[in-house]
Amino acid sequence: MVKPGLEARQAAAKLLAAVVDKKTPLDGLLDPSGGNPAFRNLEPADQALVRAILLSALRQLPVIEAMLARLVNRPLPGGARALSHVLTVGAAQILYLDTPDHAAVDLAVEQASRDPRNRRYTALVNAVLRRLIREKSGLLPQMEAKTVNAPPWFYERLQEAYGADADKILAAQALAPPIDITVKSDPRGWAERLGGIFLPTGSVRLRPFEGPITQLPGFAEGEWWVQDAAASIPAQLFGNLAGVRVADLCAAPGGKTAQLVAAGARVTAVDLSRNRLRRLAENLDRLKLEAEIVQTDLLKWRPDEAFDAVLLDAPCSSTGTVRRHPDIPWTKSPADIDKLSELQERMLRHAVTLIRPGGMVVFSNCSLDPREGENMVERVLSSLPEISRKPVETIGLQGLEFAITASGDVRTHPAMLECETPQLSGMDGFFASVLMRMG
Ligand SMILES: C[S@@+](CC[C@H](N)C(=O)[O-])C[C@H]1O[C@@H](n2cnc3c(N)ncnc32)[C@H](O)[C@@H]1O
Repeated sequence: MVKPGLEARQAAAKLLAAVVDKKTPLDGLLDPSGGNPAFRNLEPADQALVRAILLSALRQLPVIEAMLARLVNRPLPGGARALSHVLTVGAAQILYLDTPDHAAVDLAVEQASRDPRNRRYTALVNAVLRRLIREKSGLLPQMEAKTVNAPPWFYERLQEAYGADADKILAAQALAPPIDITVKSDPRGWAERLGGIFLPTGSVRLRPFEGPITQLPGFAEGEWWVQDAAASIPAQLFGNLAGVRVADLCAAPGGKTAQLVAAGARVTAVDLSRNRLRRLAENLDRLKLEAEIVQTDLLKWRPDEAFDAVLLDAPCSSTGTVRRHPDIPWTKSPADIDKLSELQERMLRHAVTLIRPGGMVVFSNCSLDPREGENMVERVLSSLPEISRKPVETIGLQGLEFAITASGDVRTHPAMLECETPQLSGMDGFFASVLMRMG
């Protein structure tokens, strides 16, 4: 007979190993249909628990590891990764979740005793986690204060780009983000109706709510969609879109397509991924918005007629979304960033060929790394005399001037946009630049 809750802990340790040791993205592992069978085969309540354990463990991994290192009398034997994951899963519950302490310890001990790699360490697991329970209140603040809560490459890149703000960004990333929605119209009215906060991007920030988001007023009627406040900025940079022909080049799942259509543009939504385009079509359907949909590799796409405007929300390292995807610092690397930056440059060089003279391209992505944003755009601009930057003067409503850079691009990061509490503050890291073809 398997102890209730054991399979969830086993799945959590297994998936943690896949993320940290094999650099497998968490989203794929947790996919309801194509995800890892250890997760897929669990009951919904256990799946929710595994997700919560993994999000906490990955958000706080260096802090948890520092705590455990302090409590283990001798360093763990080299190569004892399986043991380390069992301890991390136990510690994440004891430190950050409301699992009863004794259940977290009992299940970690049981888990160790059933795994031939860990069987001989059951006494150690028991002793370390019990010590953690006794000492956590004194030790946690100490360790939080002196641990850099990210892998070294990630912190170095943040320091290089953001200086002293690097630490604020790490602190913001350790919190689960609030949910923002973009509404078709009347954001102030919807903020009131949903008890949310009206943001300067024109988005509504939801306060914590019970039950599924699909049950909130306005969802079924297609009045709004989930979109981080920062992600709503790029599509707003075109200005008046009534009747304008726009190609949305990396469109799926369609958050920005919906904004463009709702603003009155005639949109062609292009994406390489058939599955993601299916989601885009479903999303537009629910929102009662229409766009032409083209499934192709944008690098090979040569439409007959030039567009008035192009949005290129390019694939990127997504390092601006670590609040939601805390696996990213553990699964991505500087080499990935270099590769993505090259791809983005090729995409941008192609995108600017698709607009008419006087037309506009907005390039954006959710990376925090200037190699995928500021630096790449400078490189393209310096080699294409017919393309120039149109400096951004205002974003959305008043109150977002802090996000406009000296060169006139948009740069946001998770330590920006302070609201009532740290839990209700922050926004994704985004970069956006507006370029024009000379008329
Ligand atoms: C950051 S996501 C876009 C998010 C979308 N703009 C939104 O707001 O919902 C990047 C998209 O680029 C697409 N993509 C990647 N390479 C592509 C290519 N060569 N041609 C077209 N689309 C591509 C991916 O399938 C993915 O959907």
